Amino acid sequence: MTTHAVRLNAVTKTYGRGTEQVHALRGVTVALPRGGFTAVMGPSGSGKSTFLHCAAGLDTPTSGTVHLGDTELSRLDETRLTELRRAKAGFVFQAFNLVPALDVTGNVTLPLRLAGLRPDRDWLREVVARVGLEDRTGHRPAQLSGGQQQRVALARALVTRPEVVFADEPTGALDTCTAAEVLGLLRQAVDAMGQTVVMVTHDPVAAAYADRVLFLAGGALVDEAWSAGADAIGRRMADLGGYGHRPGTARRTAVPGRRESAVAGGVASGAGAAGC
Ligand SMILES: Nc1ncnc2c1ncn2[C@@H]1O[C@H](COP(=O)(O)OP(=O)(O)OP(=O)(O)O)[C@@H](O)[C@H]1O
Repeated sequence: MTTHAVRLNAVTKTYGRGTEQVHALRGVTVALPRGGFTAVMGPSGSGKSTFLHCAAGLDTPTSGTVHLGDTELSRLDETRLTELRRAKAGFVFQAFNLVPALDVTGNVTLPLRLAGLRPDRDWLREVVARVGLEDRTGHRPAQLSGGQQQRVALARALVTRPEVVFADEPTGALDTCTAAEVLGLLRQAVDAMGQTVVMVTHDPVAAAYADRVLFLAGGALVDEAWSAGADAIGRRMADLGGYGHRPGTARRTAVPGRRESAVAGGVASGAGAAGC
């Protein structure tokens, strides 16, 4: 069995034709080990979402190959691809994407029911407790705060024990402290549960929660950083033309010493350490 959760080999993605043609990805090769937390950064239009969508089997590369675990995605027809995504990928989006008519339990167990599987009650209880929602299971999304809704989305992503959780700007709609809580939970999913997480973000502070940051520019993978702090990530982004960087002011999301929040493990501990 491969030790990589995701592998992209020479992946290109071209949209449109002729003068309208856009090269969203230009020969991206990268392997993401199991149990790692990877952030994907780059200026607007650099190909971050396209990268995430191709890696997750939501979009098909123009050329090159993508493996999710041991399975090469281009070999699958649409039905098998949908089944594979349900089994092997969890998703967390900026806009939460919960079903308004379902309560917390209904939303969290939805991927299992769509796959025709019965929820394992102990695992469901554990996942809901890990995101701190054990006393909210009967609430509907409209009765929850944004941060709580994103925690439901995270539990929904984790409940199938996926190969990878793909997160696209998961803190983009959250305030600083709530964002820190959600990032602490993603970190905890990696450290305590061995989950693999791939997260697209514009925020250097959010990216600093990851073990590894991939930098895209013009559809190409141009750099990477390991265990980097927010200021170093912000400076690299500024070099790539992402945005201007003033040291210490790029912080939008509160960052508790990220290792402490991860090992302390609770929602409250992460927020507390950040002074939220
Ligand atoms: N469906 C599509 N049709 C045509 N062009 C597209 C499509 N999707 C993306 N693109 C183009 O591909 C390039 C990469 O887009 P992508 O959304 O991956 O970038 P991004 O880095 O996620 O951007 P942002 O940070 O602004 O969300 C952009 O030039 C975009 O306009």
